[in-house]
Amino acid sequence: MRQLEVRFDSVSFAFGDRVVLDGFSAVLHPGQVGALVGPSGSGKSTLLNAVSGFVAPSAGAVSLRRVDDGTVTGPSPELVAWVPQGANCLGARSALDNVMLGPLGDGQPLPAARRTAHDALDRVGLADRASSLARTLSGGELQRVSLARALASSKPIILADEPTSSLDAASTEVVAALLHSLSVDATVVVATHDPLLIAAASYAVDIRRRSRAA
Ligand SMILES: Nc1ncnc2c1ncn2[C@@H]1O[C@H](COP(=O)(O)OP(=O)(O)OP(=O)(O)O)[C@@H](O)[C@H]1O
Repeated sequence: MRQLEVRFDSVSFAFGDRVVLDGFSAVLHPGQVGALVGPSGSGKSTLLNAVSGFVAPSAGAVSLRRVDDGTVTGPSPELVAWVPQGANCLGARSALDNVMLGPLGDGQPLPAARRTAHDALDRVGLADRASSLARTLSGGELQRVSLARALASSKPIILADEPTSSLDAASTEVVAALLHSLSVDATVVVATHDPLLIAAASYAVDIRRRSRAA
């Protein structure tokens, strides 16, 4: 698996007459869980979107550097798996179906996608709930389904936006441990306010409120 280092070099983002993250620089490391930390509206989700290539900086650059050979590329949704806020599962489909969306989206044929999804559910401790409808799972279990989907999609970058916002301390610990296990093969980045998740991260990047009128 290619390991990618994510670099923000003096990035700024202009939204109308507002500039967010004015000249922000940081490096996010493969093999670790990085936490983007900052107050509401400081730009955490904007940075995740920029890593996916969904939003481009108005100044500065976002780049991905392969650790093995130093090749540098730009952001791309092809390289990223998302763990969205609130898990975002299809309630009327099984846990397995929800996880299969990851490998199917990557172009795996159905039988292979099913095997990959089973393995991922096993890894997050939900093998016995594979056929349960997502709407019957708890918030913590749904978040684990969402993590399994990211795991099953085998992307080198995993982005999680507030993955523990609705979870209790015990479920947060489970999610933090799973994020660390995912980081063995990926660059894992979480945007979070959660002190427990920040404490469990390998490192934290503090995004102070640095916006100005354009
Ligand atoms: N597409 C957009 N159009 C206009 N403004 C935007 C857009 N995306 C982000 N912003 C603005 O940029 C700022 C940063 O937003 P962002 O969602 O990145 O913050 P955040 O740190 O993730 O906040 P929260 O913790 O509340 O989720 C906000 O003021 C937001 O309104």
